[in-house]
Amino acid sequence: MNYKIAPSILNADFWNLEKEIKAVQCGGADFLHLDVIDGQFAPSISFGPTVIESIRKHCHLVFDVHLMIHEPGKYIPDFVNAGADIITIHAEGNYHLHRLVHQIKSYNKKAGVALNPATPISAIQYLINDLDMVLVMTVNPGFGGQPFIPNVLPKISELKELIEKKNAKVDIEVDGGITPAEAKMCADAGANVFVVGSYIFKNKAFDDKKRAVETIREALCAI
Ligand SMILES: O=C(CO)[C@H](O)[C@H](O)COP(=O)(O)O
Repeated sequence: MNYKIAPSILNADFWNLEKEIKAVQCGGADFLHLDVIDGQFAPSISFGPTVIESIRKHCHLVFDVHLMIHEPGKYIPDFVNAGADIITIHAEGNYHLHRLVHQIKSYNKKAGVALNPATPISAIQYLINDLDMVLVMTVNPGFGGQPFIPNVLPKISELKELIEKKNAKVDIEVDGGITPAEAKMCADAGANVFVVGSYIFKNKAFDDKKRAVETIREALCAI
């Protein structure tokens, strides 16, 4: 299985962002996960397209932009111009999900839909063949460093079944509270993309963030 590791910079040291991102690149990260939060859709404020554009000039990773914002459709062109490769919007927003997914695809970008822990798979049942990725939230959105919610695991297996049944080509990304142990559990359930924040960026066990990424890869390689 071709597993992808997506470090989330939400809990990185922004003073040392260049060093932090270079370390995860060296550790073999595949994606850079960029959490955009507006204080309305989810209860914190992170960063926007100008920060992403600055990083884009220096980083070759796939930019995986997770929009936890009100009215994401207004800002999709800004994130496209900032250098996003994948844009994920939430299923729970008050908008036409199908329309926005196709808006993202109209820019030749990959489109993802995220599901909060309490949102069922049925929310994307009739959209699955239009998607490139489904992001299964394993914490409630808004903050890094929250504990993994194990009750979400059956949802990953259910999603995998739906993808196979509909003959769709869709990545299953998990996000929230991921350490090597949770990455393994999620991979066993069917996930193939792993967002990892605090385990990499707020972990006293690792002086070198590169090594933290490697330990996630080692856990996945042992499956
Ligand atoms: O989407 C998010 C929060 O809304 C973060 O990506 C997620 O929580 C990752 O951080 P951690 O690994 O620390 O849980």
